[in-house]
Amino acid sequence: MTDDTRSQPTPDGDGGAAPEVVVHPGKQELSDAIAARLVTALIDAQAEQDVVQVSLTGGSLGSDLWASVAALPARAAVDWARVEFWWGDERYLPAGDADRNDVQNDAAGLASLPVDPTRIHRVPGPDRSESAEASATAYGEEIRATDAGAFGIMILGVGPDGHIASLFPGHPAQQTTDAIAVAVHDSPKPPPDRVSLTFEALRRSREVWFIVAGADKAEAVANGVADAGPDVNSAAQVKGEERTLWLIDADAATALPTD
Ligand SMILES: O=C1O[C@H](COP(=O)(O)O)[C@@H](O)[C@H](O)[C@H]1O
Repeated sequence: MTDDTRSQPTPDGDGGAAPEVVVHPGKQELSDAIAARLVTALIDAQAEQDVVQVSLTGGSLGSDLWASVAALPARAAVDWARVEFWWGDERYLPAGDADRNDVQNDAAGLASLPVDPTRIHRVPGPDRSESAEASATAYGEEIRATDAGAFGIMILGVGPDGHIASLFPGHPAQQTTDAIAVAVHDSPKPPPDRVSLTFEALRRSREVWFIVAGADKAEAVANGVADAGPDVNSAAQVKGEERTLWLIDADAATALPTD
């Protein structure tokens, strides 16, 4: 499954695990590899704990991976009723809107899995909340009420501009502290209104998996792995407590140092 492992985990001085980079030849191979890794991680985790907390991402690869999972025979070995699903961010749009991350994940294959509907935690849209602020508060309370401790696996797409979830480099929402989720307005990428987990919440993850494909994201990957500042790259601000994985395709790896 691993075609090219460019770094090994080492303790990171800033807290969190140092990045490991795994490169796959193309986007389809990457999607299939992420799916296989996820299914294996869930099977392993379920052998030791009751419910596994997984946070999902939007973006094309974030949805493609569910098509890969749905096509994987080993998916049957996962007890999907014991997986709790969250989203790292959501576009502030009504339930069912085709531009919502959860709708795109569902359409790609998530909805085909025998998941317990009460364990799918969708971010309220304008049909279920008065404002993005109210939605962020409600979503944060839902996370706190579940009292699940850290996320087991936090899956994050990365934009060409280095954003993760809906935290954009240099955007004031990046600076939110003492909160689990934040309302984001004036997002540089449409739609303008969103709800995102904060850096603090994203960091409370045992494993963080950045999933990235495409040459247009090569610089964002290089900056993320190289610990660039928050005005340049949001991904660099988040590491997993035990593991930080960059799962990328060859095009996204082109700006990384060759050593
Ligand atoms: O808007 C968003 O974009 C990012 C990345 O999307 P991509 O299509 O460039 O892969 C995604 O991770 C985030 O969840 C989403 O809301």
